[in-house]
Amino acid sequence: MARRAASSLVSRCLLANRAASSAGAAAPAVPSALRRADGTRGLLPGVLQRFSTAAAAEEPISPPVQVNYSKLLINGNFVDSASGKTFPTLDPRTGEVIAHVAEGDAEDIDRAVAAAHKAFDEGPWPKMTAYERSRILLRFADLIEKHNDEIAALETWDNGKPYEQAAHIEVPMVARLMRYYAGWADKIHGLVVPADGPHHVQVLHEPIGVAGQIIPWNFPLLMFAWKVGPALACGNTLVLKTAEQTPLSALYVSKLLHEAGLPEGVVNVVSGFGPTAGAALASHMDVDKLAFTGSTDTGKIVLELAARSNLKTVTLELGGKSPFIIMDDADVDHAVELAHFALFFNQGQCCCAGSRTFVHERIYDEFVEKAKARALKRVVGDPFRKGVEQGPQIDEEQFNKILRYIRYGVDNGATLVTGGDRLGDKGYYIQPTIFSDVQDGMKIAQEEIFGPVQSILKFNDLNEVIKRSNASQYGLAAGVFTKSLDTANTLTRALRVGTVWVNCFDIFDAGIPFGGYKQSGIGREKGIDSLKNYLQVKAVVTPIKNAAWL
Ligand SMILES: NC(=O)c1ccc[n+]([C@@H]2O[C@H](COP(=O)([O-])OP(=O)(O)OC[C@H]3O[C@@H](n4cnc5c(N)ncnc54)[C@H](O)[C@@H]3O)[C@@H](O)[C@H]2O)c1
Repeated sequence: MARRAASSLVSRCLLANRAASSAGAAAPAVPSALRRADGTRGLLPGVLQRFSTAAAAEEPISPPVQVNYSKLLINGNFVDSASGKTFPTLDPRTGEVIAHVAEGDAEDIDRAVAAAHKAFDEGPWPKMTAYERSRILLRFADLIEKHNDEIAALETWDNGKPYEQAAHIEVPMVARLMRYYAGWADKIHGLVVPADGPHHVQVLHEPIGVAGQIIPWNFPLLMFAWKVGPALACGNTLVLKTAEQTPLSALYVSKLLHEAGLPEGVVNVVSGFGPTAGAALASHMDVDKLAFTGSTDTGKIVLELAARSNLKTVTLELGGKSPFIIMDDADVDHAVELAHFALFFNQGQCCCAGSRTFVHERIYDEFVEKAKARALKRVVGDPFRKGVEQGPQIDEEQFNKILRYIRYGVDNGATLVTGGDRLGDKGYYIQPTIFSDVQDGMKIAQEEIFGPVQSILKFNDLNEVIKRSNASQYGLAAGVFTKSLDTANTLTRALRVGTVWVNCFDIFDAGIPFGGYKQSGIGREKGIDSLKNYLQVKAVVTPIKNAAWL
């Protein structure tokens, strides 16, 4: 059942989208400075009917949850930061303060790493059987399910993502991931290998020790699960640094993890900023492994910090500029819906977003028209409101960055088909935006926008689109939309990316490995591959006297 829940992410979102599309709503009058393809400026009255109203015109809905945990979690206790400092975490709907959160820095990272070390060296955790560890993860999954709605509300409040998405897709997926890793805990074992001589050779798979984990804000809980699940299944202890924009949900679920029976010191959570807490973790001499998810630029920084300190092993999940390729045999309506989902899901804040929509020239004009109609129907508004498909962007910095990219698109000569402006006058809502006639060399086709901005590019030949798709510093994911098995097979092998979704997108089952080629990262998370990130391999060689066989 959980598997169905996870694998049907796309279809559920598509259904939700369709239902929401028909809801319609009036929208605020926001003048746009940008000129669109149809020669209009700003939002026409007709357009107002279709963008949602909730963004600007209504009071924000009160979140059905309270913030109970805002301190650092070190050695099983919620504690103030050593400096006593706090920082505000903000509601993206309004920019107002949700809570003041303890701000960890290097001294707190030291305390957390010391606790994790003690738990690894002396605590009950490494002495527990794998089955006992597995049962803690299973109990944790049950508690996640029990508290599904509060956790989802906290995630929506802090991040701005639609509550329905958090409650029906992401939080259940966290429980699913925990059960997946619970299943692995007692199936991780080494090998006995034959040697050239009278030797008994064992290959042991051991936990690495203390893992340092740094996560971003776009999927705070899922990133928690992708990192904490395999580290615990393999018997490690850890220090997790959350993103400064979204510290709340990890603290909440870590409390549940202790309720499930996790010994103190095994999981430590430090809220704080990248250049202070994050850098201290990446460069810590007593951290044995670093797992990082975030931008490619920061990935390079932490890799260097790891190398310059104790050469800890590093896995990186970084940015992307994923092609979504629509061949001329595609059902255009279906392709439009899937391409829309591939880009706009989670306010466009997905590392693997299908942010270069390549459309075959034979169906290009029809596709652009229909993509515009679909974007105009997108319901943008308070993420706590039922039927809302798109909430606000995470913060002012990202909001301004996206508007800058929209400006680049216009200045570079792409055609603004729809959108192009903020929505409302408070919070960080942005109109679903589409550019057509996008050329490969444009900034909007090269760089990660991380927002609700779809770039449509025209192509006419399979080899051409392969070449253009691969002409990117990134190699995270791709979507392929075709009825031809031969075309799909050619594309899936030719594309230099870590995931290819054929006639689907954003399918994220626990067992499917995820990660990037090129500057999209190093290593894989989820699936069996993720276990290797958290295991050391030790060869033990013992002479055998009077061996019955070799
Ligand atoms: N490949 C993936 O699986 C995946 C998943 C989600 C997000 N991402 C990527 O993450 C990016 C968006 O997230 P972001 O804006 O939070 O990225 P970011 O790199 O700014 O921040 C990510 C994390 O790194 C920390 N950090 C920042 N500077 C640091 C430093 N000097 N030393 C140590 N830590 C530091 C931040 O505090 C945060 O916790 C996008 O590029 C997106 O593609 C990738």
